[in-house]
Amino acid sequence: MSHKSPKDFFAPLAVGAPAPLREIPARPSRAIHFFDPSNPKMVDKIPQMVGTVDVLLGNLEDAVKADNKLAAREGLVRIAQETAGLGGHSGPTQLWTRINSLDSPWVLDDLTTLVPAIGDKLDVVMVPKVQGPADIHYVDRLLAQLEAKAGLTRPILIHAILETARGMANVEEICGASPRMQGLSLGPADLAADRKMKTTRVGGGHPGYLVREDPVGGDIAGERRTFQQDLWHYTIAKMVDACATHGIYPYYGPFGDIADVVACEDQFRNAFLLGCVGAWSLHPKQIEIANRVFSPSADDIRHARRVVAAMGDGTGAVMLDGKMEDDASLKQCLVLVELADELSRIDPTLKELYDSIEVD
Ligand SMILES: CC(C)(COP(=O)(O)OP(=O)(O)OC[C@H]1O[C@@H](n2cnc3c(N)ncnc32)[C@H](O)[C@@H]1OP(=O)(O)O)[C@@H](O)C(=O)NCCC(=O)NCCSC(=O)C[C@H](O)C(=O)O
Ligand SMILES: [Mg+2]
Repeated sequence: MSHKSPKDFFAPLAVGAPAPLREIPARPSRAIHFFDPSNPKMVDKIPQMVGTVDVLLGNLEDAVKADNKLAAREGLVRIAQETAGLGGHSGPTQLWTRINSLDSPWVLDDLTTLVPAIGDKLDVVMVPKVQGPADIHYVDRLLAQLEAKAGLTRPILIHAILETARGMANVEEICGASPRMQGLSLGPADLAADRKMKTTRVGGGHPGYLVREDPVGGDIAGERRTFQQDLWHYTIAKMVDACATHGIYPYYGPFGDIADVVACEDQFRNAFLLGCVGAWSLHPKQIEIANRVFSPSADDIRHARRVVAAMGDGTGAVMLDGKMEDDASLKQCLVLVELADELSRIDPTLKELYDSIEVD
């Protein structure tokens, strides 16, 4: 049973806080690029990345050394204040942060520092290791209090990382815990540890997770092909369903084998095909992969537009290239066409590509 009536859901949680959004804006976020705001070499590259990546995320949690937590937080404030075109709910590149986990000694200072200083720039706060709706309720109320105090006019959204077994069990409630909920990411490394999976990687597959073809002629010692399976299929599909149910956005998380750009692309594409809208980028070279994979190809859009044209008023069934198309395949095509429209609004190269497509 919800602790609120539906009517209360869209009332601000603190006097003077901005009204919650009724719909989460569909802003392209193909790559959420992580950087450590305490790392001078990474910080140097941030201004030139604006406009080339949909989201820049100042990471304060794991991968930032304990001794650098304060420097990271202060570095993020500086970057947000000094970088043109970054954040502010309308710039070409969104500004997100990943705060420290809710049981850490740093998280309260993360939020009480960032919201007054750069709350007008911060689009989304990513919350790690979310266990259930109570974690979201806590951040929701605290953000409302801080937004009211800072006089913000637009609510900061919340993104939860699914990286505990309990978080997975509560995924539906997490998605519906607040109108601030923007989306979910898979956190495969922490989730694997929490589930006691026997892997040692940050995302991606494993050669031991396979199926083997049946013996030919009953000869179990004979040559038998094996097929590597996707360790994350169930988890991503469950996340996608929960997000779609609640009108928020699912993302694949990190792919830690930076050198293996081929497997990274495969993992991102699986997530794209299953319904995710983006993935994390840990290294500059992963941005291009995510931008490409999470943008529909020209062939996809050509086909989708042909189906839209052939379906006329959208009802009934038609044959196109020997295949049956109907209301349901039309709806799939519209997902792609709408995504192409959204991307065209922020990416001139894609706009040119999609505008150049001729439909016979
Ligand atoms: C992975 C890295 C440690 C690799 O760094 P490095 O060895 O320095 O790589 P390169 O020498 O190839 O770097 C070339 C130059 O690019 C700069 N660089 C590297 N990464 C970034 C970046 N993310 N943003 C901006 N610039 C970057 C280097 O400084 C080099 O600069 P220069 O020397 O001037 O040419 C490193 O990429 C890294 O730390 N990445 C981020 C890692 C991270 O954020 N991890 C946390 C997210 S994953 C996670 O938390 C798990 C998840 O929660 C789960 O549970 O699954
Ligand atoms: Mg993690």
